[in-house]
Amino acid sequence: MTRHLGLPVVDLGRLDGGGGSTSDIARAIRSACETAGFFYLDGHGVDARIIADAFEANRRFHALPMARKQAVASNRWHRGYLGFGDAKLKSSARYAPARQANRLESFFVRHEVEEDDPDFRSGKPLQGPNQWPDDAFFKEAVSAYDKALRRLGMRLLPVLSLAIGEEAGFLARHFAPPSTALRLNHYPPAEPTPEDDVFGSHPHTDYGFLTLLAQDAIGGLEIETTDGSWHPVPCREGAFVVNIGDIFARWTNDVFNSTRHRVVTPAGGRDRYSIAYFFDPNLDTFIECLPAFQGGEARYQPIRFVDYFAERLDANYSRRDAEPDGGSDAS
Ligand SMILES: O=C(O)CCC(=O)C(=O)O
Ligand SMILES: [Fe+2]
Repeated sequence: MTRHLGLPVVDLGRLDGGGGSTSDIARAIRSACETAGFFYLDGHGVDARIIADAFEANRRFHALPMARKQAVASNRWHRGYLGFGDAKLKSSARYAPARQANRLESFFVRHEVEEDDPDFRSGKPLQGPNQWPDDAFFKEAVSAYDKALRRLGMRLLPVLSLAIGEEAGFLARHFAPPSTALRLNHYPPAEPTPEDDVFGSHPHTDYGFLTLLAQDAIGGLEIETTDGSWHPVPCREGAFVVNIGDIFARWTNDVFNSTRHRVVTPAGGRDRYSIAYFFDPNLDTFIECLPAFQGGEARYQPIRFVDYFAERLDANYSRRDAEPDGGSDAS
């Protein structure tokens, strides 16, 4: 029997005349990141209507006939539809490869890159156009969600800067602009007699900086504690589940935990929907162990975010057509 951990709750609303100071909130975030690596975010200011519409768009898209979804199949900039079986964890430095593909389908929207952008013209990885299904409501709802979550990510930067012991403006220079990925996930119900090693999403850590997750009430997300046991992260009404990814952990010399998590396939014949928003640094930024965390020595070499990211995508994921894909934890 898994036990619900009772993750810390951080209330950003306390900053808006709610009697909290930025440094109180930074302390709470630091403590959460040094332990669970996950917390619930309340008082985030994202309108409930925007979240509900994005879930409606998620359901509507995944209910389309497969041919219409395949018409916007993930392009080489990792934007678009990733079908069942397209995201199989191939290998990982830290964990055994998965034997079965993840039982989910997703739609990815990343930061907008116009076709006249010099990055696009020069063929830089991940810098290309989004694709949209032929549905005006979908584009409007998903764009509104993307914009709101990007704003929230930017709003968190001063408090996260304080949480890593830097001045409030420190992180902003690494996010000018950020790279982002919005992933609409659909997990179909479990088979009556599932095979071994089948998950909605296999145990993984997220690649990037910060993940902000909205989930429905079905449940299935679980996180691993240091003793190797798994614990559910139930839906908390109105809150985002926030976790830090590998690049944030790397910045802190692994003082902050990028915690392994997974999604078990939904029981009871029900479908599960979630929306993950991966909020990551600018592709050109250098990630190098922060002085405050160097202690003995830095565990990782400095790396340009785009190089790190492209390497993670290429090393860890395969698609049926052998092109690297957006992967379960790709952000
Ligand atoms: O759907 C979820 O609850 C989690 C998804 C996830 O871990 C991911 O997309 O990286
Ligand atoms: Fe994840």
